[in-house]
Amino acid sequence: MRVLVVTAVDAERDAIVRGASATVPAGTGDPAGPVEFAVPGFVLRRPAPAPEPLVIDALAAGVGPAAAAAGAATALTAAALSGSPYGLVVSAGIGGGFTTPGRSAAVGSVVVSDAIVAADLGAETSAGFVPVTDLGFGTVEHRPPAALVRAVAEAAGAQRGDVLTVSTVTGTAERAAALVAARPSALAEAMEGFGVAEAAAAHGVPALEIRAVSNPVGPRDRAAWRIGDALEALSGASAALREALRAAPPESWSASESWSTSET
Ligand SMILES: O=C(O)c1cccc(C(=O)CC[C@H]2O[C@@H](n3cnc4c(=O)[nH]cnc43)[C@H](O)[C@@H]2O)c1
Repeated sequence: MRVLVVTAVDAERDAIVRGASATVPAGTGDPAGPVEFAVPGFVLRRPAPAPEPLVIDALAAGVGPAAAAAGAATALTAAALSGSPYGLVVSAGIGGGFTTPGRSAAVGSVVVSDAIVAADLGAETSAGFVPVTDLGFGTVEHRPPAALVRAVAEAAGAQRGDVLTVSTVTGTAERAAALVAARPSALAEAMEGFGVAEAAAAHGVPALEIRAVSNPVGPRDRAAWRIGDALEALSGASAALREALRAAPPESWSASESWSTSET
């Protein structure tokens, strides 16, 4: 299977490549290390190509849902036209972790998406926020295959929960509370997952999101960021993704739990 991992920035892509390279069976990887190849507008990096059916390509597409969608769609289209389509797309990077009454995503921990949710795609009305689906448009949620989510979360020692995509980083306790009130199963927040998932859905390919928590979601506090710790955790999650995909290939993502999009 071919897997496309889309990150926002180079440091996240490099963490993905490091982790995936670490699990290539000894002596089978290309000693020259990762290879790069171009698609229009973007460059993909393939960790230590090895003679196994699992190929992972990593792409740093930029910050935000639009850049993420553009990068993912370009890579997906190029692969499809070349006759070697991707079978899974993963949005991966650092993110904010929610603290909810039930549980929280601590800095340095990893969250795997039960759902990839567009949290602010809609209209503000006098009665509050209305999602685009209530206005009769599109979708605000994509659901990865449940068996895949379980396998990756278990391999990565990660929590499962909903990952919200926002266009504006949350900066107050009030906004964080409002997001959790609207989506109690939210565990992490980032800016790219829904864009990647929309591109994947357009190609009929399942999508997954993996976030390594760099900061708590809430009042803005740059001093509280732990980007190095989060990138380290992201690299570990990348190794776990490769192991999980070896142990749980697409055939094991049972039909009853197949990926879907849903309108809420
Ligand atoms: O300036 C700030 O206060 C601030 C706080 C958190 C994140 C940022 C960013 O500009 C990072 C955007 C980048 O990183 C991901 N990310 C990391 N933490 C969060 C978060 O708490 N909420 C949303 N996105 C986050 C995001 O996916 C982007 O790629 C600035």
